Amino acid sequence: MGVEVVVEGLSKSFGKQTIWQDVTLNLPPGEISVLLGPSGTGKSVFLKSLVGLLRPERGKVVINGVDICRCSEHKLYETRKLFGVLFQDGALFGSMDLFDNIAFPLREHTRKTEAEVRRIVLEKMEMVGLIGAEKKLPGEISGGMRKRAGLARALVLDPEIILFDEPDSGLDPVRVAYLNQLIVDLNAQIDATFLIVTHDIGTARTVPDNIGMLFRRELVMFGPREVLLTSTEPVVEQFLNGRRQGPIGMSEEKDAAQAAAELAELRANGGTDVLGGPKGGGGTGIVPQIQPSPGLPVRQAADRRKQRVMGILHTLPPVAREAIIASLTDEERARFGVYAASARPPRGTGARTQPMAMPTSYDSRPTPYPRNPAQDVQGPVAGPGVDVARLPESDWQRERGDRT
Ligand SMILES: Nc1ncnc2c1ncn2[C@@H]1O[C@H](COP(=O)(O)OP(=O)(O)OP(=O)(O)O)[C@@H](O)[C@H]1O
Repeated sequence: MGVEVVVEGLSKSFGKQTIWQDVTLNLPPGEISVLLGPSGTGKSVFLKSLVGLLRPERGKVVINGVDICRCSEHKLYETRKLFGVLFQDGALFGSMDLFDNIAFPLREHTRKTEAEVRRIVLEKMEMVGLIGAEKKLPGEISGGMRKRAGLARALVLDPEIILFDEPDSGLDPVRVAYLNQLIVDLNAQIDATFLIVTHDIGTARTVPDNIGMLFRRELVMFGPREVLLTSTEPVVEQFLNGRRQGPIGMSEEKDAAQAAAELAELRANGGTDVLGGPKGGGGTGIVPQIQPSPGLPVRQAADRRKQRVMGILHTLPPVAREAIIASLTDEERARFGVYAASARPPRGTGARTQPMAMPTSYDSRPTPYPRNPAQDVQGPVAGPGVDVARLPESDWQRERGDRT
């Protein structure tokens, strides 16, 4: 199983330029997480900080008990071996064929025999559908094949954490769909922890278990996918819908009054923007998550995630809670003792007679942006191994009778 990555209070600057500050999140072991954010908000800097290529000034990145921001070079070197990284362009050596490119980390970092190297390289090439292309040079193949070759190379040292920097960049929508299926299939096969940086909303809506977003030098939110996909936070809605109207401007951010006026006009027009052009098919709301291809094992992370998310359900906004409960089978609802607002416990299942109390109505006003951090719901069940969704929009308070 992949390892957990714990990020606490992380801040990174270059000279006087603060890239982001006080970023706190957990990448749960084996789960797939996506990090969104407008261009220039420091997503690549974040990936480089996780793998120890950049050292943030404040905060921690803890992996297997090692804080890689403060550890010795030797510990950092050892911890880096847990990572596989798929860089945007695949980062292949142009003069080497695909076999040698993929074999490179094995020859550099292990003492494996050439026979072992060959076995491993061919196994990984098969996993990404590149068998037969061993002798091709990177310049002779398509962008999609280069990505898959980069992925095979990221896999050869059997990483426990894989970072993907815009895996969809430069690919057509069909190739993105194939790559997304490949990512889910790999996760089912190796159960490593995945973090994907992407601008592709279709990817963000269908691939991950968790989604986070960077904006204005902070992490706007991070948590189960249902939270961000149902969020009414203006910056999140604008991003998911690929709209011009909202806090995100041409270069980075807009004047708050202008953003508010645009949003008011948008709402007055029924909330649609005919000129919107979301990359990868945008929109809010929850769509089904991509499942592993037939014949592959079920994702072990999916079951672990279910347990984890049910443990923090009471900290989530009502819309996200409803969506999570609606995604459960009757059996799972009985097991967890929860029912959607409209559902009743199935008769004769022996289900608990005291279902989790669900508020029947709530105030769905979006929080003005920038948000007031005091409004965040910090999960009352926070603790080791328990993720906490940061929820800018929730006015919801736990009610008497809610289970913890
Ligand atoms: N080594 C560096 N030295 C100085 N500034 C840097 C360095 N690396 C990144 N930056 C700055 O950090 C900011 C964030 O860059 P980054 O590439 O992480 O953004 P991003 O969110 O990944 O953008 P995009 O979505 O366009 O790829 C940019 O202003 C960039 O110029």
